[in-house]
Amino acid sequence: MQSTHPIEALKHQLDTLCETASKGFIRLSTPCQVESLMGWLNVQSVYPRLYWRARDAGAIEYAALGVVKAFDSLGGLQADLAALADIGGEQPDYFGGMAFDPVTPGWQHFPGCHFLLPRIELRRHQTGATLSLNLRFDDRCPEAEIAQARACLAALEEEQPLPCLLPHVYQREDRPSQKEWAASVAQVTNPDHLGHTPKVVLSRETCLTTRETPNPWALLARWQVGATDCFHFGIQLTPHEAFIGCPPERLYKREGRHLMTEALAGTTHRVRDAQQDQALADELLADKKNSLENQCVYQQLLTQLEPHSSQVNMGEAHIVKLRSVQHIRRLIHAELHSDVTDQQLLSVLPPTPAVGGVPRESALAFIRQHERHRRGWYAGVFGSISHANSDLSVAIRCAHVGPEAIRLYAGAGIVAGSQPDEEWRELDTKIADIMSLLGMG
Ligand SMILES: C=C(O[C@H]1C=CC=C(C(=O)O)[C@@H]1O)C(=O)O
Ligand SMILES: [Mg+2]
Repeated sequence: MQSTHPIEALKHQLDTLCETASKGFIRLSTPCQVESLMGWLNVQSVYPRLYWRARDAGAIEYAALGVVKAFDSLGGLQADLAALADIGGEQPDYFGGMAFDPVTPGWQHFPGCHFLLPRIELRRHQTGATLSLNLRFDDRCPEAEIAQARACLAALEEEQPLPCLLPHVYQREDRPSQKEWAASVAQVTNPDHLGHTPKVVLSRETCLTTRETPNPWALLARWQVGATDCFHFGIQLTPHEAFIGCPPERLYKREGRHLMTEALAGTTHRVRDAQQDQALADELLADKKNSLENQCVYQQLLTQLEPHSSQVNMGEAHIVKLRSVQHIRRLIHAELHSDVTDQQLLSVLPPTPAVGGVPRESALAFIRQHERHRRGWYAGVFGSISHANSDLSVAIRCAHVGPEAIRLYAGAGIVAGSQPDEEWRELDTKIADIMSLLGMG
């Protein structure tokens, strides 16, 4: 016997729901079969289209479509979380992100802050996949809400294989150029500057121009295969541009009142030979300049968490090995005070000195004054927020895919002892994975 088609199953649930139209948030769900969540996303005509998978082994994979409600401010999001929690019952997940500098976000079509409660969610967990339809009855006309949900279901397309990544010819332009970079590094490492601003994370935009850019979902699907121990995200707010990435860094994860964060900073490359690779890792851990980069991050995190939490604990420095780079990491755990919200955490923690600097304001002032490219959502925040749990990445190792250009972003923490050429090479190792996927490795 053939089981009911998932879309039919959801339509049927929606029909029966009409009679008993409920209050608050409702999630209708049905099991389904899916090969590739990105293959499914790529054929849909509904926007926004969003993909999210957290870093932990066995993390749920999410593909989300359309909007039940969207928020361009953390205050609005927090108020909505609180309103639904007061009503009770099942609580939704909100997905989205924030720019590096939310006051001047810098990219057209990307607000300073944007989180959304999607209309449709496709999730894959360890035991299978679920298709869900989200509805709200607390702040809107039930008939209109049901009609919109029905229209969105009717627009759903069947999954199709992702297109192949075809080779393209790209023209590369780095902003800043290596010469301009060296001048900025010299300014930041000038003893007078270091005296008041010990760390500034400078960044580079690598613009790859071509006649037609590759499909962003096909690119992300390939990228994520080599990016184990990383978060994976993609968002298309509008049809002709996408922001995708595989960041290794967690801003924070909150499970109830328990908070996990980390200092990930300090970098070296990787080599094939296991012994030499280990020697590089040992050198990295012992290196003064790289340790200082990491220290700036954890000291600021500890200071910022102090007024909001108790039992703040930090683990030992250790090495995280990724495909092309290795980093120093320290994990931090804390118990949040009972009234601390995601809104507060997101107002206090980013940008961490892994992407900004110390002290924050003077590092940001240097970046605003000297960087000519716009960071937009690079080095911002991307992830999921719900009443019970939140998990947010620092949006590095990412690409903006437009119709005629891919823009890759990389930054490096500049501290005492930073050498311009070494830091420039560090930028190249940080974009090595995506460059090799584009045939530019
Ligand atoms: C800012 C980036 O990396 C940060 C995270 C890890 C290591 C870093 C470093 O060693 O400089 C950076 O602080 C980036 O990849 O764009
Ligand atoms: Mg570094």
